[in-house]
Amino acid sequence: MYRILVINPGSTSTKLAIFEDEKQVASKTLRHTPEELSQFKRLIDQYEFRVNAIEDFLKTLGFEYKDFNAVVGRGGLVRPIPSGTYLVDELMVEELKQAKYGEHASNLGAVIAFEISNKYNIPAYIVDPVVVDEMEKIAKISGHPMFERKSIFHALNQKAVARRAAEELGKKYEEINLIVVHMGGGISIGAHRNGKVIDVNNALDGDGPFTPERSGTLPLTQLIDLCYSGKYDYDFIKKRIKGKGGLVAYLGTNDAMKVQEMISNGDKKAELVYKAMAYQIAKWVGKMAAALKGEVDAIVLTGGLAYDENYMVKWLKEYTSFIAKVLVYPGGDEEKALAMGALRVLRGEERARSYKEEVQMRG
Ligand SMILES: Nc1ncnc2c1ncn2[C@@H]1O[C@H](COP(=O)(O)OP(=O)(O)O)[C@@H](O)[C@H]1O
Ligand SMILES: CCCC(=O)OP(=O)(O)O
Repeated sequence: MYRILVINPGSTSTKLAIFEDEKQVASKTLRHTPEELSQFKRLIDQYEFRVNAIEDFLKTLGFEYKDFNAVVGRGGLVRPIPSGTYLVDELMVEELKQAKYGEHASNLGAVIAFEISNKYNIPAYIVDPVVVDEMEKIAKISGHPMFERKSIFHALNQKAVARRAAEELGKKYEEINLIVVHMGGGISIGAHRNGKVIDVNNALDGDGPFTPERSGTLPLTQLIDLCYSGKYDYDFIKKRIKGKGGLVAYLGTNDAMKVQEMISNGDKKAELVYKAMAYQIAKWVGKMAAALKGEVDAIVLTGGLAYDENYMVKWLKEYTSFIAKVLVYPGGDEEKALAMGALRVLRGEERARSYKEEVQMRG
């Protein structure tokens, strides 16, 4: 039996799980408020805060790090790489610590896993990091050659639930077309054509709908004027786009459950803003339907917001079910996908990819 520790840091949560082979024997989701996280200037400053959460979780269950055969973390903003399980190495950790390719909570997955791996001599992996890139060339064209659209999204969960949907439809993932909508702290809408994500919004970079804590696409000239107004510095503006945008900016919370409560209590502004989020998500589903030339087997709703049947799921069905049937997988399969990626390697069913080799090969 292989025992695996799963570490999944998200922008609004830390999700932890323990697997014994295929079986999840324990799990915990810690939710983080914007106030709690705003004490940390840089993402890497959250290291101890997130490690303490892991150690409390293990202590409560009577486990120690040495009881595990592997540790697997959610993979963050490394260089664009193909889908798969990667052994965490020094190059990857150095790049993540320096935030060379950007800052996101998922960067901490590999950094924490590597530290545990070194101390306790167990392998550390990441699976399908947020930079998995299968985008078609045409989708990368932005509108000006100085800019390129990038594939940064919830690759791990998008791939995992897409396979689950294929199974439910009685087909292979490689045979069907899906639009997967992951709705967490960030939101990504991916067009999956025959097993590849050929187009997706950049969930981190002002590209897409607004989210619980991000602005999504903003009116460009207004943004430029604000940047040059002399009133705000770089960090302030960046924070309006990621961290203090979206629901946080309009309603003061990143917690959709609180927003639902506000709506039930008759708060009309909360209803308008939350519905506008659904409206923007639905319009992105429409874009991806066009990318798939209307050949869509199903739309899949997933992530934390997909638990909200009363508002979000209901509204999205109203706006998009003319395109294809809508399947709903609340939360998602991230922890399981991470554990299974590590398990396949531990069992020798798959070889872990080397990040260093991948980087050398791609130049
Ligand atoms: N049961 C639920 N009902 C409605 N919204 C939920 C529920 N659980 C989580 N959410 C919302 O989902 C969002 C977080 O999604 P999640 O995928 O867990 O986040 P992260 O991106 O941090 O991994 C938050 O706005 C949270 O309030
Ligand atoms: C980096 C894209 C993935 C993302 O936005 O994840 P969260 O929803 O956990 O912030």
